[in-house]
Amino acid sequence: MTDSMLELYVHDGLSDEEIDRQKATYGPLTKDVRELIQLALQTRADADDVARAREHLAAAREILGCDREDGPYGTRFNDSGRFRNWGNAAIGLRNAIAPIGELHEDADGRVWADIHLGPIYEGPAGHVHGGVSALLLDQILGDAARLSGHPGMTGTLTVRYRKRTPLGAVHVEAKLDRVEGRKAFVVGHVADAEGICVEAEGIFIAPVWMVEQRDSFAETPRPE
Ligand SMILES: CCCCCCCCCCCC(=O)SCCNC(=O)CCNC(=O)[C@H](O)C(C)(C)COP(=O)(O)OP(=O)(O)OC[C@H]1O[C@@H](n2cnc3c(N)ncnc32)[C@H](O)[C@@H]1OP(=O)(O)O
Repeated sequence: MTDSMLELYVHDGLSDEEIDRQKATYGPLTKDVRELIQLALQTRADADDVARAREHLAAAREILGCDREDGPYGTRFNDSGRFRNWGNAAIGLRNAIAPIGELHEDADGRVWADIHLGPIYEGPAGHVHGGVSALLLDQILGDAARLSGHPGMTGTLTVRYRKRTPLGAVHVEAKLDRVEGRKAFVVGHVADAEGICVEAEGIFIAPVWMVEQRDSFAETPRPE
């Protein structure tokens, strides 16, 4: 597994200009697809209109599919240190289901994001699916570990759902608590306007192969 993961950390040598060009090309596509996902849930169009829309979607799939990659996106980086995990399920720029947009880091090491969770993230009626909250926390806590210089894989994520999380605007944040050997302990929460809804503690463990390359992992800026 170690080797297969490292194989997906690829130096692809793209210029910064090419990365910017790809962001400008594929970012808006992801946004369109995200809106489509919500429309598939919410449209009241009748059967004829749905059939007509599906013909357009089939045409789009044909255009987009004629030149494509296979398999996961992995993590790609270039000489200037920009790295992209654009397939990441929580934050990937090219992943239409990824709920996290911009990630922020404060001088004190707090990592946070303000997110809008629309109806496609529903679990209990009108409220955020518990697994989606865990997804957000896994990502933000992992980023807090990494950005504090202690990157690791999630060993344990303990999640406590204190009250229901309404769909809509949520705030997610995390901070490194302490480090013991290869283990980084991180705490964080999901909050709505009224306060904390979900709190979590994560233990992020640096596998031996990651420790050996720690400098390159820890020095990477936040993904884009
Ligand atoms: C470019 C930037 C990229 C950044 C890097 C990527 C960050 C990704 C962040 C995204 C978050 C994810 O979704 S990650 C995906 C979900 N997670 C995974 O798939 C992880 C799968 N599990 C594993 O790969 C492994 O079990 C590890 C790496 C977690 C641990 O394996 P290991 O390294 O062999 O651990 P081992 O030697 O046995 O134990 C080391 C110490 O940790 C403790 N320990 C072992 N397992 C656990 C555990 N699950 N929970 C708590 N503690 C544990 C042991 O007691 C020991 O403590 P002591 O005796 O030393 O006290």
